[in-house]
Amino acid sequence: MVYKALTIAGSDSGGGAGIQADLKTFQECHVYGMSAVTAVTAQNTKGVQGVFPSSASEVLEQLTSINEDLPPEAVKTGMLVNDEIIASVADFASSSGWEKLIVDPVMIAKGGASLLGEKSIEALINRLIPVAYVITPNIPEAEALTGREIRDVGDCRKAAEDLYGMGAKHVIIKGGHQSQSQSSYATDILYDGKEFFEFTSPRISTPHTHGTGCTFSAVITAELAKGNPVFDSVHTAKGFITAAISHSLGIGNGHGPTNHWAYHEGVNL
Ligand SMILES: Nc1ncnc2c1ncn2[C@@H]1O[C@H](COP(=O)(O)OP(=O)(O)O)[C@@H](O)[C@H]1O
Ligand SMILES: Cc1ncc(COP(=O)(O)OP(=O)(O)O)c(N)n1
Repeated sequence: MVYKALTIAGSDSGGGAGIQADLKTFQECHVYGMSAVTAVTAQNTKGVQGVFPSSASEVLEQLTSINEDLPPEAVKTGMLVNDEIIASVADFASSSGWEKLIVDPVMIAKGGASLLGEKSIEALINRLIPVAYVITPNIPEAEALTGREIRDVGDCRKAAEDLYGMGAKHVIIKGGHQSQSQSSYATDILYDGKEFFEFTSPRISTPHTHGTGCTFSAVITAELAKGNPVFDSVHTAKGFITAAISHSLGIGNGHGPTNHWAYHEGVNL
């Protein structure tokens, strides 16, 4: 059986995040990758130099072409740019009956560039989160979506309950933005409406974390496409991203990409 996964996201010309990170990750996880491009960005390890959005109808045409011939087992969203694209993707997901929709609510790149209009946070809450099987915000994204300040793991749990209440069936709050002074660990929280689970790794001191969130959620998408349970998929994603950060490639003059080969090629940690 060939499992297929679709990413609906922006293109990162530098290859570290967005569509490029997702497709490299799907490949590493032995899942056939497909893409619908929501925006082209001119981007490298130093930052985002330009954003050129697709129209909502261009995104819809890509989704229609893919779905009628190559229906995916799992779908992830990344940079969705604006309300129109969010609404189109949410409507398409509902009408197609996509069960495994993984929403990575990308808002701001690590360099500070905006990848989603501020007004579009409401559209994420009202349109996309209610149809999400899994949502994977980082801490600033969870704060923006819930209006809650997150200082520690206890606050993460409360935000996860809020996001579950908005309709997401599973909530993962990623801990990459906890400051080194708060913790020497990077702890991600999973909440399924009943129980909390924590996934912890040592916090790696490196500037090369560009695309960590995209890569992490792409592993979860690929593992779910293969039929694995959510807990196991998050466990694999945590191992994958920890290896990818530990063995980052050291390319570019800014925040470099992670190493998508490290986990499956068995680089010693
Ligand atoms: N410095 C780090 N050391 C170890 N793990 C990290 C580090 N930074 C991020 N991670 C992990 O990478 C994944 C993505 O998290 P995060 O960086 O918060 O996402 P985003 O890229 O969306 O901001 C999470 O599993 C997080 O725990
Ligand atoms: C095109 C595009 N999509 C998403 C991001 C953000 O990716 P993320 O994994 O959150 O990594 P950082 O940008 O935070 O390093 C992006 N930069 N570009």
